Parts: sequence; structure tokens; C-alpha cells
Amino acid sequence: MLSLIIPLTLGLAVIISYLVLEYPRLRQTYRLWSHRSQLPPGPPTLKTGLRKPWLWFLELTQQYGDVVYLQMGPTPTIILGSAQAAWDLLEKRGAIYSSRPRFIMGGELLSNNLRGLMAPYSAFWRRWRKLLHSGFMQRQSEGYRPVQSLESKVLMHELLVEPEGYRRHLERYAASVVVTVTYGRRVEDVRSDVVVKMNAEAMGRLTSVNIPGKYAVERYPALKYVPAVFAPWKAEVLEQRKKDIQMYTGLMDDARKRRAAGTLPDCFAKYLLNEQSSLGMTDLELAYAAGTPFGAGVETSAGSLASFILACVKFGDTFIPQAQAELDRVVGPDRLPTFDDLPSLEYVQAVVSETLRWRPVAVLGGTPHATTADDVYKGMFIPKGSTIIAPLWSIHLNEADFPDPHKFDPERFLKDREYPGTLGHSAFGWGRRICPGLHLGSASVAINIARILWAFNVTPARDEKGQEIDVDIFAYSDGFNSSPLPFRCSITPRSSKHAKVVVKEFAGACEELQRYTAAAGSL
Ligand code: HEM
Repeated sequence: MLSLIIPLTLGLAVIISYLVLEYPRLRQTYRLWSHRSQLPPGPPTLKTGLRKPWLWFLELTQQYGDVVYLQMGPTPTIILGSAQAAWDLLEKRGAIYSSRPRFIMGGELLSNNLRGLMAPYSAFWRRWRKLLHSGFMQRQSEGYRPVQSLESKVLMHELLVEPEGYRRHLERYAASVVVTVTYGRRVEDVRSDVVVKMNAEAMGRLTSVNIPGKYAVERYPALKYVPAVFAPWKAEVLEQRKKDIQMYTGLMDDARKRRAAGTLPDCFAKYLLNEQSSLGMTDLELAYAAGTPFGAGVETSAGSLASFILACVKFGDTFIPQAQAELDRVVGPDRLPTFDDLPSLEYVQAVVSETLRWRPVAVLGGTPHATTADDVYKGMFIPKGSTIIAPLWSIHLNEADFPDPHKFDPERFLKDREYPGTLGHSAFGWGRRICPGLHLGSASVAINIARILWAFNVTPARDEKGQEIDVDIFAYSDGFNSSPLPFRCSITPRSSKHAKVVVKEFAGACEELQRYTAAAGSL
């Protein structure tokens, strides 16, 4: 008898485990099957392991229309291919389109749900979002403009004295602005700065686990509860979590000490510390919240500016003369443009918008959204729990909105045309998840584009024979954010007078930045 009971019990345990693991998937499969005739159109087979999935998504939206259905593993996935579809769903129906898909490895196990960017639509996310909104809303961000202006003067000087290192200089600028407005300490060298290094490591830990298909737990969420002693992948990710905690709390402790000593300048960390008790947040929640801007704001700002340089090299003849004529008229030859000049620089503003449109860094439209209720759009069924991807590569290169889309043409933004929203492009996303750093990010892009155009001629580099070296406007990096691969170009001052102004304004900026530089040594 006993000899029968043991195999029967084992068999039953296997069946129950299988059902527990498979139940959510079987239930979802049934729901999709029952609505199969109403699902949006989509390809019969999937392409997996693509290094640049946005290229395939563009083909799909060109073939199937603005709303495409993909069955990616157990999760229904919807690709939106036009500004209007993204607006109609992510903005207007934001109440049910603002969650996130589950990121079990990156969001739950590595980050213990403390990274708001990956958090589902929830009370925690709302609290986190409110914090970022208060820290970076328009009025608050205007308070960061002096730092952006000073760092931009440093950037202009770096471009003057070492133009071939332009990419590193753009990264330093973006990192320094974000670290200064977050922790009140600046970045002098992006290669050796300790905060930059620590944050880059944390980003590395996150991206190494956020790889679709790499871990079975993403497909079978119940595996999350297997004790770490039986699951080396889980033990490892929990070890990585400890490193993140150590880093984020270390940075916040440093800010706390400087606040106590009265040396912490106004910054996001100071705001968080001042408001901590009224916000009812733990030290750890606070430390992770302060880490947000670095992850979201550095690559995006630097990558957008790198695309601008690329556009200058490829299309400069068609727009730089007009931009420089406007700058000469409005600003004159004796000083760099300032934030106050921007409203009068209509053409330069169009160059800024076209930069963000032409090569959107957030090629996939940022982190995917997820739906929290069933929905029907133009007769198509969009199931609850769908992952929604609105790739900006499809949306910004949609011929219907932007004819001849790979041409860099600022004039598009000077003509009347219909486009949902107020910006004329969608570079910062939509609705409740719209980029909270959009004022800071767009100000960084705008002031530097205005100043580069004012101070320099950006043209193709020349080879030994004096021939112009062409650039490839499609040579972009893989990854969540996509920016130009290294390319050569020539950045020279427009005249010796322009160069002198850059040197003079840099000297003044160095003095003013001193108080942020001193703090940089505190870690
Ligand atoms: C040119 C610079 C930038 C670009 C192009 C950009 C673009 C984007 C995009 C497309 C999204 C996704 C929005 C959506 O899901 O609908 C996003 C989200 C986000 N951005 Fe930015 N961004 C930039 C700069 C910044 C900066 C400087 C910060 C720092 C405060 C920041 C913080 C965030 C955060 C925290 C989110 C996630 C919001 C959420 O999940 O609720 N971004 N950004």
C-alpha cells in the first residue's frame, strides 16, 4: 500500500505545482481565445532576440496600422504606431493605461518595488510621482536654470579646447546637472567621478536582470517564492540588492551630513529630507527616490545633444545659417544666449523640437505601460494586463505626421499642422507617466543647442586628403535608450571674438560653481 501512496502523492504534487504555475497563463489564454476575432491585427509569427526591436515595430505599424497585436510569451502586447493612437489611449484613457508590466527580477526582487519608474499604478507610485513632480515641476525646474547655465558655459569651453572629446563633454554636462540638482555636488570628470561610477554600476545591475526571456520567473511568477537557498539566481539578485541599498543610502547619508553642517545647497535631496516626515517616507524610500533622476535623466539629455551634433554634420547647410542669423540678431556677438533669450529665438526652438523628434533617445517611448482594465479602441479589444509599447521610433517617423521623416527639418515646427498635445512631438511621453523631468531635460537641450549654434561651426570632419567624412544617420546604439554611435566631426569657433566670449563666460562660471565643486570631495 505504502509503495502506491508515495508515487501517487508525488504525482499529485507535480500536477498541483504545474497547475499553480500555469493557471494564470491558461486563464489568460482562454480570455484571449474568447475575444480572438476582436484583437488588433498582428503578425502570425514573432521575431525574438532582436537588438533593435523598434526597427521591427516600425515595419509592423507600417504593415498592420496604428495598433498592432503581438502575443509575447504569456502577455498580450500592443504596439502603438501613431501619435494619435498613443494620445487617445495613454493620455485620454490614462486612468487604465498607466500601470507597468511586472518586472519581477528588476522591479520586485532587485529593487524591492522601490524604483517608482517600474512600479505599477498604485498608492506607492502616486506618492513617488508626487515627489518627483514637486521636485521637478516647471517652477522648481526654473530654480535649477542657474546651474544648467553655468554647466553649459563649462561645456562650451570644453568644446572649444577639446572638440574631439565632444561626446564625453556632453555626458559630463548631463551628469553634472543631474547630480548637482539631486545631491548638490557637481561632476568635474565623468570618467572618475565616484557618484557617476556608483550610479553606472547600479544601472548595470538593473539592465543585467531586465532582459526579456532571460529568467523563467518572469514567465512563471510563482517561482519568485522559491527560497533563495534553492534558487541561485534569486540569491544572486538579492545580493545585488544589498549593493544598491548601500549605494543609495550612502549618497543620502552624505547629503544628510552636509545638511546638518549647513553646506548642502538647494537640491532634490534637501527637499526630500525637509519633507520626509510630512511625506511619511522611510529612509530607504527616500534614498531610492533620490536615485531616480540619474537613471532617467543623464543618457536622455546627453543622447539628444549628440543627435543634434549629428544633424549639424549631415544637414547643417540647410538650417545652421538661418539659426545663426537669428542668434546674431537677437543675442549679438558679445555674450552667450541665455534662458531669457529663448522665447525670442523661434527658429532655434524649432531646431530643438526637431532634434527631439528626429532621433528620439527613448526609442521605445520609455518603459512600457500596462492596462488595468479591458478596453475597446476603434472596435479592437485590448485586454486587461496588456503591455503597451508606444515606440517613438514609429511615432516620430510616421510619414503621415512627419513627411520625409529622416530629413532634419526644423521648418516642420514653424508651420501649422495637426498634432495631439502642445509640443508638436511626443519625446517626453504621455499622460500620467509623462516624463517628470521634461522641464529640466528640455531646458538642457535647448540652452546647449542655442549656445553651440551661437559659438561654433559644426561641420563634417575631413580626412588626410581634405575630403569630407560622411556620417551615418542610422548608426545608433542598441539598448533601452538609443544614441548615436561615435562619429567624427569638426567643431570650431565661429570667430576669435566668439571664442573669447566663451573663455570669459567660462571663467565667471568656474567661480560660481565653486560651492558645488567643494562638495564633490565629500564622498
Ligand atoms: C531630453 C531629456 C529627456 C527625455 C527625452 C525623456 C524622455 C522620457 C520618456 C519618453 C519617458 C516615458 C514617458 C511615458 O511612459 O509615457 C520618460 C519617463 C521618465 N523620465 Fe524622462 N526624459 C528626459 C529627461 C529626464 C530627466 C532630466 C529626468 C529627471 C528628473 C527624467 C525622469 C523621468 C522619470 C522618473 C520617468 C518615469 C516616469 C514614471 O514612470 O511615472 N527624465 N522620460
